[in-house]
Amino acid sequence: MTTLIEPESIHEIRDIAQTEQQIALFLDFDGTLVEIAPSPEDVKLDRRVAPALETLRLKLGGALALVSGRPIAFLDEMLTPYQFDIAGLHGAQIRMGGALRAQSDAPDSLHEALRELVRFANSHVGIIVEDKRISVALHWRLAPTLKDEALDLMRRTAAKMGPGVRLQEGKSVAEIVPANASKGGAIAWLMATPTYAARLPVFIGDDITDEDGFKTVNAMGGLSVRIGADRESRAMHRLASPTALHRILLEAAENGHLSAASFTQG
Ligand SMILES: O=P(O)(O)OC[C@H]1O[C@H](O[C@H]2O[C@H](CO)[C@@H](O)[C@H](O)[C@H]2O)[C@H](O)[C@@H](O)[C@@H]1O
Repeated sequence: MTTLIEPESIHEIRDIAQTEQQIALFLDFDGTLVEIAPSPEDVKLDRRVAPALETLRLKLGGALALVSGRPIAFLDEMLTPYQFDIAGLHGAQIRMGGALRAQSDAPDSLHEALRELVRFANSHVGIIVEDKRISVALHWRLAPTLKDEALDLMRRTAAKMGPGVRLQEGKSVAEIVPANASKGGAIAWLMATPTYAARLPVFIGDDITDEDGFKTVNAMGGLSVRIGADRESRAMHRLASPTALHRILLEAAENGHLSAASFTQG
């Protein structure tokens, strides 16, 4: 397993890893719990992971949430029969303790934008439009040479939609999301609730959208962990792959012990 630690963060990580404070665990989904796949519907979750997460959720007094760009309904399907706390659509939806606590409205001009994006996809092989009802993603993983054209279209579309939305770039994807939604905001919201408060936040993610979550947990004195070492990141620590993370989660579920140190050793 490759483990890279930025030199300036070593002390901080050592301090965090030695604390006995109970953690609140926040997990991204794509690229973190599952490997990146050619298209959004191709992802496969190792069947051991959902039961392990349920064991850990109970161990953490409920303080475990998924923080993802996916809709809650999709993640429920992937993790069935378990229902976790979830901040979906990059923070535009939050479900906690089995109840929907926050959900942004779909931007007014989303339908029109969607029509334009579908038109583009229909005339460009390999482009995928993912309609998430409150947000929309345009994927070019299967047509990498169309990246500039697709990104330009998304920039122009988002600009036309106005200040109610923002553009979220990711791995071979750009998404139009409600302007007030962010992963950092969702983590901060959850950390203000009794289940999560007073715990040390640990957030694990892999993509540009997760940088906002890393910033939030760093500011709270928590631990940020990035899956992959392919670019600069605010994350304090790195794990090589979803498989490396699975190993930690499965072992922790087995032995009943999970702390910040679990993610920084090995
Ligand atoms: O916040 P996440 O849970 O990481 O979700 C971010 C986006 O992930 C998905 O797209 C990415 O994964 C796909 C499947 O591996 C891949 O084909 C695509 O290229 C990636 O960008 C998902 O489709 C989006 O809705 C999420 O927002």
